[in-house]
Amino acid sequence: MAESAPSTKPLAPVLYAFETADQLSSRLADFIIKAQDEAVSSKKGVFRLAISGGSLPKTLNALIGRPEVKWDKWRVFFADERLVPLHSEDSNFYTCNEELFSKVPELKREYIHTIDEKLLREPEELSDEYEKQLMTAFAGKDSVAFPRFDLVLLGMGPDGHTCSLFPGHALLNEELRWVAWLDDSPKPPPTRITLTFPVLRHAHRVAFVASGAGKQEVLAQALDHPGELPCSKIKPAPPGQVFWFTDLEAAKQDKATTYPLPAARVPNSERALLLCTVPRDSTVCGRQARLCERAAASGHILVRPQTRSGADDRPTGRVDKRTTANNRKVDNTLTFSRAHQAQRISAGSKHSMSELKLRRLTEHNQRLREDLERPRVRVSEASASLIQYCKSTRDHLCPSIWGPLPKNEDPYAPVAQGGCCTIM
Ligand SMILES: O=C1O[C@H](COP(=O)(O)O)[C@@H](O)[C@H](O)[C@H]1O
Repeated sequence: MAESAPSTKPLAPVLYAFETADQLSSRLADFIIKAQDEAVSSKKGVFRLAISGGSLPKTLNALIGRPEVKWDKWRVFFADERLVPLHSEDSNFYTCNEELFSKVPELKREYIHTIDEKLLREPEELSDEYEKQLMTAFAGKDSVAFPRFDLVLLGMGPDGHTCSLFPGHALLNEELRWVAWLDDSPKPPPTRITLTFPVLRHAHRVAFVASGAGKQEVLAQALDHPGELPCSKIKPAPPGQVFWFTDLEAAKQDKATTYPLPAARVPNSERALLLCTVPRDSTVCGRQARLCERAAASGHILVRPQTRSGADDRPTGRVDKRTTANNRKVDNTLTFSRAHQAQRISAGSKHSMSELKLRRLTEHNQRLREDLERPRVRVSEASASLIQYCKSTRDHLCPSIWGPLPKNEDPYAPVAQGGCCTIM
C-alpha cells in the first residue's frame, strides 16, 4: 500500500500553566535550551531566534547563569521593533537589553540584530534593511521563500495582537514580505516594524508567554476561536508547533473540563497544567493522547473543548497578489526602494537584499516556466487515450474480461520450492 504523505494540518497548540512566575521562567528556560541544543547540533550550528518586547523579556531571566546556554551560538532578531532610538525605554531592544542582554556579556552585540537607527524616519527603508539582515543570516537554499527560525518568542497584547500585528490591520494579509512596517499602530509608539505571518508560520517552534489575569479573557478567546485574533492565526506547518507558557491566572478556565489526578502524584516542581484544545465531542487521540499521558504522569491535565472546529483553518482575508500590504508592487518586477538602489549601486554585499529577492523571483519564475512547458493535452484527448489503453492492454487482475493467465505470467503463482536455482 502506498505510504500516506505527512499531514500538513497544523498541530494543536500546547499550553503550560504554572503556579508562579519563577516556575514559568525556569520551564521556559528549559524549553529554550532544548530548542537551542537541537538547532546547534544540526548542521547549521547556530541558534536563530526572534524575541519580542513588552512583558516577555523579563520572563527570560532564568536563562542568566544557566551553564547550558551557548550564548556564542545565538543569533537574535526582533519579532517586532518600535521605531524609536535604541536607548529609548519604548524600544524592544532596550527592554531586552535591560532584562537579559546586558546581563550576559557572552552574547556578543554583533549577534543581536537591531534596527538601523539612521533610518528611523524612513520606515520603509528601515524595514527593507532589517529584512536584508534576515536574508543575510538565513541565506541558503531552504530559506529562499521564508526564513525558518528555530524559535520565535512572542507576547500577546490584551487585544490579541502579537509582534506588531494588530486586529483588523492590513498587515494581517501580508503574504510576501518577511518584515513589514506600519505607522498607525493602535498601541504607541505608532511606527513599527514586524515579522509577517508567513515568517511566523514557517518557524520550527513558536512560544507565547502570557501571564496575569489581564490576559485571561483574551487567552481563552485565542484557544477557543483559533484564527480570530492575530496571535491565534499563527499555525506553523508541522512539525512546527505553538506552545503557550502562562500562569494560572491567565489560564484559569471556567468552562474547561478537568480530569483530576491524585494530588499526591504531582511533585511540586511539576505543577504544570497541560491544556490541549480538542474539537468538542471528540475523543483525545494520537499525538494529543500521548501528550496527555505524559502530562498526566507529571501533573494535572485539562482537556478543553474547542467551541468551533474546522472553520478556523480557512484563510481569512484576501491578498492582492500584485500588491503587498505596504503597497509595493511585486508583479514580477520589483520596485526597489531608494535604499535598495543605493545598495545595488554600491554593490558591496554579496547577499544584498535586492540580489536575494531577485534570486527568489528568478527561481519562482523558472518553476512557472517549467510548468508552462510541460506538454498539455485536452481532457477529451487524455480520456480517449486512457480508454484506448485500457481496451488494448491485458489486465491479468480482471480474468473475467481478459481470461485466465498462462501460469508463467501469473505474478501470484506459488514460487517453485526447492532452492534458488534450477539445475538443468
Ligand atoms: O507592543 C508590543 O506588545 C506585545 C505584547 O506586549 P505585552 O506587554 O502585553 O506582553 C509585544 O509582544 C510586542 O513585542 C510589543 O511590541
